[in-house]
Amino acid sequence: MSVIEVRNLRKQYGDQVAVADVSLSVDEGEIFGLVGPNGAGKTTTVECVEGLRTPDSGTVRVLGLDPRRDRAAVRQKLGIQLQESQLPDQIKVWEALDLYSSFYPHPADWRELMDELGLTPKRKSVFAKLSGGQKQRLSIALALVGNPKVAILDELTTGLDPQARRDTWELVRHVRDRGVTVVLVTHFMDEAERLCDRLAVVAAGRVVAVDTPRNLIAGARVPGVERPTLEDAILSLTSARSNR
Ligand SMILES: Nc1ncnc2c1ncn2[C@@H]1O[C@H](COP(=O)(O)OP(=O)(O)OP(=O)(O)O)[C@@H](O)[C@H]1O
Repeated sequence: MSVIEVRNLRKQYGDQVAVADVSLSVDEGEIFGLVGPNGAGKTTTVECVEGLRTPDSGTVRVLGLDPRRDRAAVRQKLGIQLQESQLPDQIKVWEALDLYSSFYPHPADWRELMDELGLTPKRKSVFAKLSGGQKQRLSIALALVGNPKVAILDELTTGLDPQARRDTWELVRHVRDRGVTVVLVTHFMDEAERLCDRLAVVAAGRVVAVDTPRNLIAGARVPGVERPTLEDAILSLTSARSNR
């Protein structure tokens, strides 16, 4: 069953076409990655799925609901990784988790999440005093605290140290194993390859390929490269189409 359906999505900012024509469907219980160059339209696509932006045309459905029209219902079922500037400087880690969990009818145990993300020693620290990686981990915890059916994680492990990245992958796998569908936007090829069941390769506002990392690598034809990596495969799919 597909949990997210995007059909012929188009979104422009003034003259800038951010998303030209994106169609994709995300199955229940998978970890689905969006990859592609800067400016390809990945974040705009997920913002339309989250209901934060109104498409110019096309349709978006999340669990059969329209994220703009059925905003309240979608919000209960969707966990979104926030950009850091959306939290007040003086809020403490535990207060943010406690507050966000109060927005949902069946929240996760925020103390457990705080622990899983290694934030317990920082529970009384204010947001402004957290390191970049700690802020990032808090944003992941806040995306998961409502016990969502679908979690959308934009730049999941940006700014995390190698151990924290691996711990975060493990956490995302656990979340998926609990039945949550995960969509993530990433520039890290190791993350895309090890964590994602399927990838949509986006370039210049269009999906140029959707497949498992393994099949993308197997299908890559790169002149002069005998054993292409996922990065080679994606670069060869996107090189002529950058939006930057
Ligand atoms: N609020 C905005 N106003 C105007 N243009 C925007 C806005 N947001 C994004 N864009 C433009 O739309 C295009 C797609 O941007 P988007 O952020 O969706 O790409 P992305 O694939 O997420 O890129 P990145 O990998 O760099 O995060 C870019 O050319 C960007 O400059």
